[in-house]
Amino acid sequence: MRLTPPVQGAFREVIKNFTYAGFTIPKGWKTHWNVNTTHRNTKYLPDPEKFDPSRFEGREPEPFTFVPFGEGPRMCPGREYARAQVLVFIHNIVTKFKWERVDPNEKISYNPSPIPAKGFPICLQPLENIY
Ligand code: HEM
Repeated sequence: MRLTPPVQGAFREVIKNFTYAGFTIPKGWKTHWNVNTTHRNTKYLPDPEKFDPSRFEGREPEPFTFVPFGEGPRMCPGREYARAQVLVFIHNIVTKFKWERVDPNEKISYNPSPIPAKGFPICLQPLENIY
């Protein structure tokens, strides 16, 4: 969700003039906020390319720094449903199966959402049959 977010961002219409990084952004313009670049902000996420789930242990990310579901009033209304589905899926696959990636070096392609280039083939063996 941080390093390969399924949704790349969204657009917002500017409702009043503002200045950002020395640029004046006029009212009426469309702006794009981007999940990927937000998730690689070294100010809040040191060593951003490193997969390190423990970076969030015992502390919440700063507001608006971890935004796979957006943030604010238009935040994804399906987020808790999506999180529950992912949790149930991961729980079952790691507790009931031994699993291995067929190609550990499989690349991600973007079109525009990220998707494993070969469809993420895996070998599954039910744990009850091998132990
Ligand atoms: C991993 C799964 C999902 C991800 C990463 C995701 C991500 C996002 C993101 C980034 C936005 C834009 C938020 C913004 O503009 O601030 C969004 C909006 C939205 N999502 Fe999701 N979403 C997911 C699953 C779902 C599901 C399961 C549903 C419905 C059951 C859903 C329904 C919506 C709707 C209706 C919006 C538009 C909200 C609005 O504009 O007010 N999403 N989602």
